[in-house]
Amino acid sequence: MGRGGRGGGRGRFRGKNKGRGGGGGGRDTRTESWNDIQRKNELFESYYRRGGFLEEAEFEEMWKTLATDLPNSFRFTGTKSDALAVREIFKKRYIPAIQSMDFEGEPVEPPRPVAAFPDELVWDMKTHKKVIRRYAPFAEFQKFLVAETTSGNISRQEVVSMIPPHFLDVKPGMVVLDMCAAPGSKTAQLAEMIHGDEEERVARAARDENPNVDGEGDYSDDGRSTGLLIANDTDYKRAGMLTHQVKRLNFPNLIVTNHDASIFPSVELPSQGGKKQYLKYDRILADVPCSGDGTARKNPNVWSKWTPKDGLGLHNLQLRILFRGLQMLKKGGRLVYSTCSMNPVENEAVVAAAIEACGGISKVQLVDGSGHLPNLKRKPGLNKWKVYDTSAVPGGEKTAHLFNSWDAFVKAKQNYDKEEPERQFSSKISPGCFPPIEKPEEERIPLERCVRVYPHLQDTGGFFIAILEKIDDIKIAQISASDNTELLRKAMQESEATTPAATTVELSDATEQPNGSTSPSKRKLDDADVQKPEVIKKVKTEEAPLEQPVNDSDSKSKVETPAKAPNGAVTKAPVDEPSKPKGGQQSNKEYFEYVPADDPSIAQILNFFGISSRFPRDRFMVKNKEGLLLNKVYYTSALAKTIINQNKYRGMKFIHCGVVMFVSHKIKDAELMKAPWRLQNEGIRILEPWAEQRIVKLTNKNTLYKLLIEMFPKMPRDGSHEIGEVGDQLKDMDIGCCFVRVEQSEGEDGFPFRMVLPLWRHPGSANLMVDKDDRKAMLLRLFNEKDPQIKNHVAEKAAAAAALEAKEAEEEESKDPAEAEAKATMEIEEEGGVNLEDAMEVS
Ligand SMILES: C[S@@+](CC[C@H](N)C(=O)[O-])C[C@H]1O[C@@H](n2cnc3c(N)ncnc32)[C@H](O)[C@@H]1O
Repeated sequence: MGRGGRGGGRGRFRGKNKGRGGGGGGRDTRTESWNDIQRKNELFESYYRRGGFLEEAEFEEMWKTLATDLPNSFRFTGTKSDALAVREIFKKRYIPAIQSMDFEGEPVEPPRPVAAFPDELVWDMKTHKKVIRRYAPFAEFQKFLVAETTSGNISRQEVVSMIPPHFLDVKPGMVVLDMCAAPGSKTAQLAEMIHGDEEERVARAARDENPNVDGEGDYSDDGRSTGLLIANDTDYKRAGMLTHQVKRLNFPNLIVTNHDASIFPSVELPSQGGKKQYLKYDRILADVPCSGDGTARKNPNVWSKWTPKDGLGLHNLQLRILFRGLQMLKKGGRLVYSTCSMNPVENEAVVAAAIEACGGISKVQLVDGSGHLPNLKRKPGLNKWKVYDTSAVPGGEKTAHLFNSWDAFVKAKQNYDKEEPERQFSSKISPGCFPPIEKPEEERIPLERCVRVYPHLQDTGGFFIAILEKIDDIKIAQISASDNTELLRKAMQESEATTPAATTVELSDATEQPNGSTSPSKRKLDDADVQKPEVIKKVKTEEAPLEQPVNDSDSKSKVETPAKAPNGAVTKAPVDEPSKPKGGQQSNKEYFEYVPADDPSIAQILNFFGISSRFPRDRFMVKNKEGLLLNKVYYTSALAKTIINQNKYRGMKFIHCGVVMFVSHKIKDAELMKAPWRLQNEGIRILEPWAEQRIVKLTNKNTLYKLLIEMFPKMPRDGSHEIGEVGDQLKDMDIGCCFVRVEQSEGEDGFPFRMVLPLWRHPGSANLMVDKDDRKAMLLRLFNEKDPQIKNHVAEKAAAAAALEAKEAEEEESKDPAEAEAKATMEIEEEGGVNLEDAMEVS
């Protein structure tokens, strides 16, 4: 289902599930079958048919495609080598299997790579998601998709939604802002781009080799990306979804914030020479809330609810977000503006109004994006379009109008005010909704450089993308900030004094329907150029949603933007008020406290693993007010730390930052251990290149199988074990955590990519600290094990002990259950030396 504006999604068409999934993905919660949805909406059709967007024959093709189901799509994610390896497994194992299937007597069309994207990393498939989920022959493929999505190797994302990050041209080391980021599918793409080949670079730096082989970025931080990604969303709940999504990326340079993007606070940096400094961005993505009419292939509400007011109502918010983004961009920086709407009022009109508000093309220019994704089929942006509105007399039916220009609208309004004063038009129409007034070529905004992706071009949803480059600083004084109503009043006064009324053609006759039938519709055309009658019946349309002001009264941070829109239009937007954190005014629900660089506990942990002194000690963070090492220790990049520390008391609402690096390991005799902290899957790859101790090399596939299929395989100090070379290396190792290194190797028995896994050496066993879902995903990926039964004899013993205890408790009612539980725990620990907490759950 599509992302909607109400409630903060992309546009106002929303089902119960609010806009999950980038590009409008989301769980389908409709009760009626999608096939039963009437894919018809005359207002919708008449606008796109009459608006002159496509030649007639092509429009028919586009419209036909729009009424068909959207193919499923997904992309392989992560570092390129991992993604390519998982893609190979998918190609070898599942494509031939699907090719040999049939569904309801018809052969199944297998997934195919989407030609617009490089390296066959993006795939789509016509077979409906529901069929794949429910029909047994697809079960194995479905299992693979679910397992790899959970592991983060696959992102199920709509094809068009994957385009904008490719147009942003992000390089490792850049500072990037994703202004409207939830649920985060594009954030994930951007994060991957900022990471680049970071692991390889860091490995080179750790070996004292030059990390900079491509010369593309700033790798002065020992090969690490010095870049930063701030992902923001105004809706608190959706910012939570975003956090959930991006946590899996294990990216220490990522901060999630919760602000209204149109007044996104200026992020303060430490002063230089007594002068305050603010963060400017190399790249900004403004993937703004929109009407979402490009999502009609999967969103029934587009068909049932589309009205021209959707786009008109969002234009202003979109413009304010874009304008704020351009303000925060570095000179020479690039901003991509995108929507999943085909409506020029939300697209070219916003782009043109923002460029004009910034002072024209000498300040901000549109970039020709034809070099990006050269195989993407696209259409140029529009230089001319019409603005569509419906008006109504209270209690009467709606009448559709097409306006060519602001002047035509003002004149028409003037006429109606005289003849039919009770007729109401949208209060949202502003000069910025119309094509820019014609200018000499050297001042003209080349809107044709924008990119339109229509559904029929490559069997996708509809999408709009514009790349803007900031040429020069924007002077705030250049922005007019008058009120829209005032603007309209003035225009009408001027027009009354100087010009005759606009040509108004009233069509009260029956108009021809596409199928040749007639409709008793009455339509008024207020174009300055008289047009052919529009094919439209009187349509009983729903009102635009209740409009809520979008503001951010909580933010006390310095904001450079004026309170009103750059074009002076009203500052309300038809989106729900964002959900707020419950319980108080505190900006951050979380604490972000950095641990001093000389903290003795950190030193003890790092010494235990033999971490090089070149690894930074001052970037560890905890999430409690007191700054204590209680349960989890996080790691962030240097710039993320600077930003958090400089801005956390300035009213900035930080929701997430940091990768979990260590988790405290609670066992009875923890104080006897050298480091009672576990390494975490999340952070292990950041630390591992710098480790000199507690490294175990795994070279045999059977060893990995054994460690995955069995939790706590026995490893007595003086006895035999069944975990091969790993057991041999663990024999003389102290109790505690270690790194298991698996190098990539060729051949049937090789490993498709490099892995580093945390393992805990217990007194009598060894256990990979990998949770059950990840174990299952690895068993499926590496061993094609479809339904692995993971053995956990410790948990089995614990369950048996609990059952026995329950039985005894029943028999002896007087027995204290807490005491019994403690006894059972101790028995197990004494026997296997294993903590029950590990046996049950590994985070
Ligand atoms: C089209 S969705 C973004 C999709 C996202 N970029 C992705 O790829 O997953 C638009 C988002 O804008 C958010 N939003 C709406 N109004 C906003 C505002 N004023 N400031 C920031 N975010 C806003 C919505 O909550 C919604 O999550």
